[in-house]
Amino acid sequence: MSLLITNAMILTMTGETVTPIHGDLLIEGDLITAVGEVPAEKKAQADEVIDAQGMAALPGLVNCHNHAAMSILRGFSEDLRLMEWLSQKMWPAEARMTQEDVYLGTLLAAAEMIKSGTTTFADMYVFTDSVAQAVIDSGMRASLTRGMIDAPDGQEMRFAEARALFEKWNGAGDGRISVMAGPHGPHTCPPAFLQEIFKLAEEFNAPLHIHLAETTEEVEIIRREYGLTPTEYLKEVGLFDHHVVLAHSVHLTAGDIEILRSANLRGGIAHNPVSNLKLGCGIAPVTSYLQAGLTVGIGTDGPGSATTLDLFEEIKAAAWLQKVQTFDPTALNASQVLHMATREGAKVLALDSQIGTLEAGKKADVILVDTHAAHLRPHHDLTALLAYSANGADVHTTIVNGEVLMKGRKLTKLDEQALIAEIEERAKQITAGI
Ligand SMILES: N[C@@H](CCSC[C@H]1O[C@@H](n2cnc3c(=O)[nH]cnc32)[C@H](O)[C@@H]1O)C(=O)O
Ligand SMILES: [Zn+2]
Repeated sequence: MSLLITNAMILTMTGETVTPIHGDLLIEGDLITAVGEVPAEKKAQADEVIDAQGMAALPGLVNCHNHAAMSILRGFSEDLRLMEWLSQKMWPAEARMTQEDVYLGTLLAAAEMIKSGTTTFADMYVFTDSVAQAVIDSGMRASLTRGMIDAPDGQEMRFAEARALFEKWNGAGDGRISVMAGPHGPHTCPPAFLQEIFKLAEEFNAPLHIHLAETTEEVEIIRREYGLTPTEYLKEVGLFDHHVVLAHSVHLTAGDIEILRSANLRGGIAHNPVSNLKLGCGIAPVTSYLQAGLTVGIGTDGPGSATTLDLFEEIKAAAWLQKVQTFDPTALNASQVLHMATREGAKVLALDSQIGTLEAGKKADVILVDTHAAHLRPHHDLTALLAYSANGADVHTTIVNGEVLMKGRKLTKLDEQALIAEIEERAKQITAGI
């Protein structure tokens, strides 16, 4: 199967800055095989053609941190502190969730992500067979973890599920699924427990994905327990010898940043600006991370804390936060923030050899953003329009691994309305009385 996209304004996201080019893009099978100029005979042979006149073609957006199935809990509990929100609301509700709920919740999130231009997401959750099955059925690409906390109800089940995720699903869906080890966070994972998880990661030669320094409460808990910052604690136990995704990283000191810099950190930070804003967590010093040479991608966090999975909202929030934090409107410019949502995110997830840019040889994860609407005119600066004026609903077409998952805003694989009807029913039962 070959798919030709013609007349697009193409943002390859390959350079230092973004320079849109006008031209065509060819997809053959699951790969991009030509960008800009497509040979005439290949054009003539294309099985399917999409006329992208007035549309921008970008690499599919990469969501570096999610708990997708929590879409079933969206809006259930609002305006609480993180620790209270988790322990009194989310965890009791999650205890009632079944495999089927996690499957449906992840599919609902997938529908939302596909419709807003996200093609890859990194997830941390439970019932990971169901998460993986939803990834397969949705057509998306994902980096999955079984979230691990050291709870009194024992660790065997958790390790068994994490191991099964690696054995059953790593590389599944024609390589669309990759698996990481997922220690939940410094305050939920004591040293011996973390070291067991490192062994699992080493056994499968896999990266890790963890929450880090999300709140001042977490920093205080780790200081009381170990006399260290969360970053110092994770260094002591040896986390930074691995490729690691550090979600949040809001409260890092200059010393913490130096730890990550001098560790030549593989992986990087998953910045979740909207979740941090909404939960009142603080502003992650992204500008300092970039100055230290760290790689920073963008995530949403779960739909419980972020409220939507629209990465275009996160792109804006990320830029605004750095500008206001540094009192400098030149901080985190449009080109930088779009790179964070694409190429840099792919690096954070160790997927940059496959995705993150539009280049021949990369997997065909491509989105078309329709720029005909009033809020995306005139075209003085397409990069700035996409970063600062566009939103998820402007995405016209979403392609993953060469397969069209949405065209003209219609999902091709998922029945959005049927899904919504099922979810409404279950959501009421899960949350009743909590
Ligand atoms: N609770 C699971 C393990 C963790 S999975 C991932 C967890 O992250 C939780 N979570 C969601 N949003 C956040 C956040 O913003 N910070 C920290 N944890 C979160 C979510 O409630 C979920 O329980 C167990 O019993 O084994
Ligand atoms: Zn999270």
